[in-house]
Amino acid sequence: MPKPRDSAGAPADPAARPDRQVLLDVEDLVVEYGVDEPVRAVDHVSLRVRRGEFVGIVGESGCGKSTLLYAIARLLSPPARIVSGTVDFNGHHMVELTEDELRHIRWRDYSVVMQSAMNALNPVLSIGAQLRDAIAAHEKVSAATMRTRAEEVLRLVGIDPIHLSSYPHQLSGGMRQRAMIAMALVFRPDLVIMDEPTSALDVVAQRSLMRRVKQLQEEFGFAVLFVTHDMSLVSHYSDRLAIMYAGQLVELGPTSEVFAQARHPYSVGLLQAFPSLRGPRRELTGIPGSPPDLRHPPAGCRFQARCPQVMDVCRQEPATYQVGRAELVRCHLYAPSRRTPEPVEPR
Ligand SMILES: Nc1ncnc2c1ncn2[C@@H]1O[C@H](COP(=O)(O)OP(=O)(O)OP(=O)(O)O)[C@@H](O)[C@H]1O
Repeated sequence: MPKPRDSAGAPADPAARPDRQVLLDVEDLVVEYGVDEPVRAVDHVSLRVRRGEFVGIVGESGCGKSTLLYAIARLLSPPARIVSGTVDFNGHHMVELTEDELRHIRWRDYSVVMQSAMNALNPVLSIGAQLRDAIAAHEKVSAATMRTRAEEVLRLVGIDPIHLSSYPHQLSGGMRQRAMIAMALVFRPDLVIMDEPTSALDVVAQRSLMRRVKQLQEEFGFAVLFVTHDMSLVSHYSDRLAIMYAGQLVELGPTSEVFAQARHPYSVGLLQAFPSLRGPRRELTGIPGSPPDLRHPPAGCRFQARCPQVMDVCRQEPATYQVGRAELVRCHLYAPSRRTPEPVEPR
């Protein structure tokens, strides 16, 4: 398994961060699509992100990762709706904010980088015009100041300001994603939400973009909430890792801990399905079967039909447990009555 490392090559040390102030507090969030036989895409998810923290969210396609991000950012549109739960971002009760109130804080306090910049950028406006529009929506500044700000922010992401006059189709895929990130950083927000921002890029462009994001994050101190399918990316860049299965969080903990000792049988399977760049060669195994239909999830543990360690008790809903340094593991294997004590780690 790849060993979690930060951009400088040193092992990430998530344990150094719990003292930081909570920036985003998602509590018991439920999101559904539709009303008759609704798809419950996010099912009682609770998650905290601290200031300056990089939190990765992984899980199979359709497990609710994007829905969770978009619910937090209040970018869902019908038939999706937040059924219950709260999202506290920097003192704002996100679920209750009006569109007008959201406009004030979106881009300025938090921003969102989507999967495909080609869909998010306006194809008929130059990059400079789009940056100017974003700035003008929040601040009254002179044209000269606006130009300087736009140049600065493009330089930050490694794009020559000459491209202020370029249109999205004139840039490479990597440059377009960088331009989106530039836009997301114009106001130095506290939180940048990213939905697979590098999935359309080749591996070299992916790495170089992620390295830059991490450097900027360390320089400006914003937090990142990041969805990806790429376990190697999260192993390199995230401080904590949330693993979702069928709309629920099944494991949450420091990335180093999850990679070193995944607890939930689904997390174990997910990690075994990815090749390790540094560790010894080993056979890759997938997870047989497929996730349940979120219209009719099974009673009890949602992973029971695919779980190699399934027990009778799995027909009942598992509680969540704190195990070692993992904050949350949703699995009967870790019920105190079943658990063998973990060795105490030396401090
Ligand atoms: N507009 C919609 N109407 C009904 N169901 C939807 C809609 N959009 C998403 N869903 C369902 O919600 C669930 C979660 O979808 P979501 O896109 O959040 O998953 P994901 O984990 O981000 O997947 P991926 O990794 O493929 O992007 C899926 O079962 C999906 O089929």
